[in-house]
Amino acid sequence: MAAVDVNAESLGVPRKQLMESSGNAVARVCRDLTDPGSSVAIVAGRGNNGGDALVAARFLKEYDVTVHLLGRPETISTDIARENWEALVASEADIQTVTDSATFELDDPDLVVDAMLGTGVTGALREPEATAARALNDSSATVLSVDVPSGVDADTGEAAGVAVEADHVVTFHDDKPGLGSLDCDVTVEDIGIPVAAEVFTGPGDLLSLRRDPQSHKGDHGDVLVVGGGPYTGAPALAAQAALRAGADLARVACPEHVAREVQGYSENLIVRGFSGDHLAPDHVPELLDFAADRDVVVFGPGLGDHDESLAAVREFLAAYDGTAVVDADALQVVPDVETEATLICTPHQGELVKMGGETDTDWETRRELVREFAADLGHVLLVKGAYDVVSDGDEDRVNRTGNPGMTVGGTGDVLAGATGALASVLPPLDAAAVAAYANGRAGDAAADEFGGGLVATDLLERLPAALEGDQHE
Ligand SMILES: NC(=O)C1=CN([C@@H]2O[C@H](COP(=O)(O)OP(=O)(O)OC[C@H]3O[C@@H](n4cnc5c(N)ncnc54)[C@H](O)[C@@H]3O)[C@@H](O)[C@H]2O)[C@H](O)CC1
Ligand SMILES: [K+]
Repeated sequence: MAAVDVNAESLGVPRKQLMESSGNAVARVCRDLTDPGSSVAIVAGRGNNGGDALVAARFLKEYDVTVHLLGRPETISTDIARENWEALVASEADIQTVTDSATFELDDPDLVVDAMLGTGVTGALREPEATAARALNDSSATVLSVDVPSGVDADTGEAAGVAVEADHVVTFHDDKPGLGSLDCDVTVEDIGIPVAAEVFTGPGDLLSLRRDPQSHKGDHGDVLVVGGGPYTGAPALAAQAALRAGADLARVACPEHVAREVQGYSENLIVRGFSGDHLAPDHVPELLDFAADRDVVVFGPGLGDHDESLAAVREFLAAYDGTAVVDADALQVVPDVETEATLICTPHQGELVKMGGETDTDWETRRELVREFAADLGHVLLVKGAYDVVSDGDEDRVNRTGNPGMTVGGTGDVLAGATGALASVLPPLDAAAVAAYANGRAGDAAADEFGGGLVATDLLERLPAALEGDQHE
């Protein structure tokens, strides 16, 4: 929900506007539950859950409304809730602030709106909320809870201590999993979050990447890129992209002549060369050994399509049960390989067709086709295009960052490497979606500077900023 909120904001629908819709929805449900002229007590906490009810108070003109704010107004925790509080104060609404639980009293209302705490909270209710919850439960009024009964965990439906026993709950946008187990009526109200905030990747998707300050080296990924042969730049780009996308270590396994080149491109990479000028089945046992201690393997950058190389990829995947990103020529082995591995395949549309998938010029049709093909394959697909489509066969996301300048060679290698790094810290679908989003953002930043003359290494430098949420919020 937090991610969807940030995405909605980036689409031009800020949280305050959603709060206005939520408050309006709360007022609508109040009207369904009581006749005009009835007395309504609004019990508001100091977060956005309270803010929703403060908006509702403004809508309920034909009722006798009293607002009880739990806590001091100075401690209202969000700007948008405070602005709605100040609007009530300025309008001389009937308000009471409850700084001491002993002073909390309901004047026998017909309806109580419980907006103490919503989804922002875990743990047992503190004071004065706990006392207020008991008073609500003891009153004969109908109790309408906003979003979730205060004190109840919206995900589990469980309470860590005293909780409001609601007669009705009005929740927003989507049902909350915990509400199903409660003995009350639940209304789900649309608050105008654009569908696009869920379909398209946006800055909200980056929230999943917030790092734990206590983390250690290796926690953010040890990525192995297997590739090189006819091409030497591709594996180096992928491995450097893994580092720029946050991996702690990036290694490259490639033919000896490529290894020298790769090491020359960057001293940040750990490079292991193997005999011969291309990957072959003989190398597989050593590769499996090398891959065993890594978080993710990225297969394909610069590999070429030598029969022996493709046979080696097939043998490797048949014996591997970790997570692998599969790109470029390595993709063609995926449809007929039996593997326990979790694969994230990153074809462009030509490669998708070569794998047996279908494509379409319309992105919405493509979204369906990609989802069906991912389900058939049993792997995650990230199909590159003006609109990238990511699916695990069940859920899907669409990414529209990026620009035509990115058709230059090497940007796909950057994406594959970034996906590898992110797959060591996120579930596969999220890793692919965030990688596509950030790679496109990096490409857009590069295009701002270099226009159609951008090159793949420009993306590397811009990946870290593209993965920072704050610049877009
Ligand atoms: N898109 C959306 O999600 C929308 C949600 N809306 C509403 O916002 C709330 C969630 O608001 P948030 O500010 O994140 O949190 P809460 O209001 O639930 O709580 C914060 C509040 O509670 C205090 N607190 C924390 N723990 C405790 C405790 N154990 N006991 C007492 N008090 C506690 C904390 O200090 C803060 O003051 C969601 O439920 C919706 O109702 C929207 O407005 C629309 C969009
Ligand atoms: K509530």
